[in-house]
Amino acid sequence: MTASGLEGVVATTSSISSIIDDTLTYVGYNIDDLTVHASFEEVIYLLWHLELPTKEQLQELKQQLADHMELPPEIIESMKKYPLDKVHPMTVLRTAVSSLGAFDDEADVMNEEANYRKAIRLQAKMPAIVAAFARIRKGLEPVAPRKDLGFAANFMYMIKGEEPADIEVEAMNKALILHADHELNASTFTARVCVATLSDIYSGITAAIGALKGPLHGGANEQVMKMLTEIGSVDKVESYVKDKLEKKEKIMGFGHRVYRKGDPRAKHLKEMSKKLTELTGEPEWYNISVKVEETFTSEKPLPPNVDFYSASVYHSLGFDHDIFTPIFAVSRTSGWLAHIFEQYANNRLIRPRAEYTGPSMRSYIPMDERK
Ligand SMILES: CC(=O)SCCNC(=O)CCNC(=O)[C@H](O)C(C)(C)COP(=O)(O)OP(=O)(O)OC[C@H]1O[C@@H](n2cnc3c(N)ncnc32)[C@H](O)[C@@H]1OP(=O)(O)O
Ligand SMILES: O=C([O-])CC(=O)C(=O)O
Repeated sequence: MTASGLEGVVATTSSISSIIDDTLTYVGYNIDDLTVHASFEEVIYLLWHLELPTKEQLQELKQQLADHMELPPEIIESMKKYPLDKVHPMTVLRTAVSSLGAFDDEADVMNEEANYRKAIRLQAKMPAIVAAFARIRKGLEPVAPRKDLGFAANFMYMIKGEEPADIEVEAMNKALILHADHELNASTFTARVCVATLSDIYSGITAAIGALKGPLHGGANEQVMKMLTEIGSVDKVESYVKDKLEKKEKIMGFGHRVYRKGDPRAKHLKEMSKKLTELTGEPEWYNISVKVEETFTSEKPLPPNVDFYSASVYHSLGFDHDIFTPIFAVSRTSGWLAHIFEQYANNRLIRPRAEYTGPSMRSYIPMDERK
């Protein structure tokens, strides 16, 4: 018996994150606690070392990340050559990460220490890539990272060129934590399949970015904002949603392969969306979202997932809509890398079987006898 979309198939063991009874934990810590108390750097440490850091360990990681954010100039120059008005930032991110491997002397050195050093460099450079391209396509020069800022603040600083307000840093930090890892989601599985051939870290993360890009996965957050923009006002929600459902189209940001009662990350993002949209004087984005949720869930019992309220959160933080998914990728890199370490540590090639449904054995037909 095949499982459509591998639904319900347990494909590996993992000690990184768990989804049990609709509760999400990172290495045993409930994300509800981590979101309130931790920094994103603490979560990176937790995912990579399977323990929370001491003060000194956290300081060391922060320092290492700050030291490696700068991009090779060749990567920046190559970004300037893309068709800037057309190319999607996820395409740029995927290509830039692959190119980074070409500038890393240790790219193909396969031992634990070298892999950890590469992980630091890659995690540090991800926000710099997203930020550099966000500026380059507007005709602006990339902004160099600042060593005195934490990860979330530096990311926003490099995008906007000005230091973000505390409340923005707090929101960004929470969003990065909430997106950091999620058991064996499609992009993480992709990363693990890739490195299980004993391919390198850059290949694994490049493959994962490709999988995250799709609108059924990380790409949904950009689609949610497109939908909210198309709807435009609360009074148009009901007819929009009902029309989509009549046409059997999906409403982005709802449904999930694993969660049944609801995605535990959504409530945090919903709360942040309310707060931030009020602060920016654009409460309509929250109000439209809530109305979409009410209308959709009264038709179908599918609660919002992580992508639904993150859209209005990122919009309120002033990000272009097509960098929502790259922001997700910056966060999820921490989880991808944790899973890559776990895969290398106990590796076996991932190679399932397919049940063949094509024609049975046939005789070869010479070219001039074919119709
Ligand atoms: C970070 C993340 O990746 S979170 C997920 C982000 N993706 C989205 O938000 C896209 C919208 N959601 C979806 O497409 C799906 O719910 C997925 C991809 C997340 C999960 O997919 P699956 O587990 O394969 O469920 P599947 O797509 O088979 O849907 C099951 C049923 O629910 C319906 N359904 C699921 N999600 C939605 C939705 N968002 N809108 C309308 N109907 C939906 C399907 O049409 C299907 O109905 P049917 O049985 O009558 O044909
Ligand atoms: O787990 C999944 O299938 C998708 C998801 O929510 C995530 O990757 O965060």
